[in-house]
Amino acid sequence: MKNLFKLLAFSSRKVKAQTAVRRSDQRSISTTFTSLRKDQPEEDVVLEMSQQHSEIVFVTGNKYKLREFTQILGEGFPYKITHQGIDLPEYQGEPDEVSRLKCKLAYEIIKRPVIVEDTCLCFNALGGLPGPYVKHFLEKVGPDGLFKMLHGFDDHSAVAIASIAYCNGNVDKIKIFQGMTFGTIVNPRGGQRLGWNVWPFIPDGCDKTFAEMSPDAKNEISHRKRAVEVMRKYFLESIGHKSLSGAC
Ligand SMILES: O=c1nc[nH]c2c1ncn2[C@H]1C[C@H](O)[C@@H](COP(=O)(O)OP(=O)(O)OP(=O)(O)O)O1
Ligand SMILES: [Mg+2]
Repeated sequence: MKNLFKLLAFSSRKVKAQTAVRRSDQRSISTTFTSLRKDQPEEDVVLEMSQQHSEIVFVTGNKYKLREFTQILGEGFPYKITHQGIDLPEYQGEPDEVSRLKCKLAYEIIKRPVIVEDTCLCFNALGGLPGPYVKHFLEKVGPDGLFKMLHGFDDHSAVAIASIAYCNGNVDKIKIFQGMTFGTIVNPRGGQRLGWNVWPFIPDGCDKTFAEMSPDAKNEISHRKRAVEVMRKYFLESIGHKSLSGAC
């Protein structure tokens, strides 16, 4: 109950902020470093890692999430991304805190640089719920039940949040990269692609749910795309700085 109050407190803060903006197959993606920027700020965390490691392990128990993440990342990311399929606990808390807790545990298990991602679907009429608990809600009531939860509310607006967390060894310095996509909760449509993309959610400016879009179209506008781009910028800028340091 205490945690629920904590969530609700978070949710109302989040909604206020939003009105202002709104397992176990091992896989690896070989990537090639393509761009260096020499005018970027120092990022100690990445520098430490890049001197010791060339690999980051993406920890997720969801193969669809892994596939989408790797499609978005594409070529040109400066580190090799490998995968460990571990079903991390579904923690309670604010989106970034949930992601941070997942990342801390993933690092304690893997003991190498790790990335995790936690995904939320927040209904504004419900003060941000189901938020990080969307997985449980989907399992219990399905996409149709999610839609019906808004029966009686005029406001069907929602925001999808992807929170990527990265740890290179210091669990007190976990980096968070967040991406949001605003949209509307609708009657479910577009089928259910093997349990993925079942959210009854249409992004703003679109007339299709994620289920009705091609993977490429979704990856242009999704919360995950936006979070990955924040993450990519961080690593490229950090390596750009390393390149400059190394040249001197
Ligand atoms: O882009 C998406 N489009 C539609 N549905 C999505 C998306 N991204 C996550 N989802 C679903 C999967 C899970 O039911 C819940 C998030 O829960 P979340 O804990 O982040 O994922 P998960 O437990 O499946 O995998 P993980 O091992 O990485 O925690 O929303
Ligand atoms: Mg999960």
